[in-house]
Amino acid sequence: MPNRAVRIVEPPACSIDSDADRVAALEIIEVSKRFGDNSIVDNLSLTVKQGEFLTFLGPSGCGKSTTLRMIAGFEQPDAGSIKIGGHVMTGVAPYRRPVGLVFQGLALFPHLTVEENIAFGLAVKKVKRDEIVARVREALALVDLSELGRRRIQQISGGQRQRVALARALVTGPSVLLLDEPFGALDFKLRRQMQIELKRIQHQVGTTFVFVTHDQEEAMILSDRIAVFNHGKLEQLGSAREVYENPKNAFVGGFLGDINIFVGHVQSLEKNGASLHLSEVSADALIVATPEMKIGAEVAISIRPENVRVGREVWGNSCLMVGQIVANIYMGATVRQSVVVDDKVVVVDTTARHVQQQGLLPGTQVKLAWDLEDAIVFANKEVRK
Ligand SMILES: Nc1ncnc2c1ncn2[C@@H]1O[C@H](COP(=O)(O)OP(=O)(O)OP(=O)(O)O)[C@@H](O)[C@H]1O
Repeated sequence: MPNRAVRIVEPPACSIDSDADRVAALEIIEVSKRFGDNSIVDNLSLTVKQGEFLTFLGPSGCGKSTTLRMIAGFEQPDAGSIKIGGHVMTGVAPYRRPVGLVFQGLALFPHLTVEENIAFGLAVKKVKRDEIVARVREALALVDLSELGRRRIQQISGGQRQRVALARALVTGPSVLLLDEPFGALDFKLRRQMQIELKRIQHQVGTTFVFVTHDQEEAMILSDRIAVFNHGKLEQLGSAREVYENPKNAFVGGFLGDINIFVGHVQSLEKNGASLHLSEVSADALIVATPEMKIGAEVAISIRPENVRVGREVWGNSCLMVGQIVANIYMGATVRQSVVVDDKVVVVDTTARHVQQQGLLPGTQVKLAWDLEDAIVFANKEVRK
């Protein structure tokens, strides 16, 4: 019986909350990295569970790839350690680490066939010929390329090359697959297709995937959890829903979608709520009070554009303000509206039907409102980050 490198498991494989006793697939423990005077990764700690799809998300230059390269062993941490499957990787050469790699450049051998590319790592490891044939066949089926094994790399499309790179990385049976912006060069439609394919393949093999991207939508589509990075620090770690609905600060809120931020002062505190005066827009807003909130304190709140109601008359249990529509951008089902309130531009996403029914064209005086539970409260110092 050959040692099956491409493990097939029943989907959904990722019962990540029920396996708390299992050894973590990957642990990054207080890792720091500098290049010259620049701190690139700053005291980073995180744990990736077995079978999890975790994404590093953040703007260009925030240290995502450097972290991935440290996991792969191409860079060494200045401080801290990395464990894979419970084993400390310090001093372990890249080729001895139980990881697979897929990069944007793919680095396929153009003069070899699809099969030969996939078989390459197994041949280097001196796996027996029969077993190589069986494992390559299995890997080709996994990525849906069974018919194209004999083609050369130049004779297949960009999306098919992505599949070959995936098959090649998975065929050796890595504990963790590291993917650094693999779809960066693909057009939008193919990118979407590959994202769906990648999710299917990950469910099927059950391997732990660590994926790097700066595209928030891609992160939300693919990930069990997202690690949001900024300036080499982990800002927040959670499911797409957690980080979108409860961002820890304005950076995270603004990186995953758009937000409107209003700064105000607490004018009264009641049992369950606080009243804020938002001087920029001459309006008051009710918010959920936190225990440390004091009268007079400066607080910032953030509201997603889709949570602001707009109309000639609107209702909301938290805030009401008056403004003028200055621009409408048609996005298909929704219209992104810019509404000026005093000197501030508030961004609102409205259904195209509502805009049409109410005649909410640029120049129209409107009211804006939202509900208490839609206002995310930040300590103000975090807004100015
Ligand atoms: N070998 C190196 N020597 C010096 N500086 C480096 C080196 N590698 C990366 N850097 C710098 O470290 C910072 C973080 O780079 P990194 O590639 O980790 O960022 P990233 O978050 O992956 O960004 P991107 O999405 O653009 O790839 C950048 O400012 C980069 O220029």
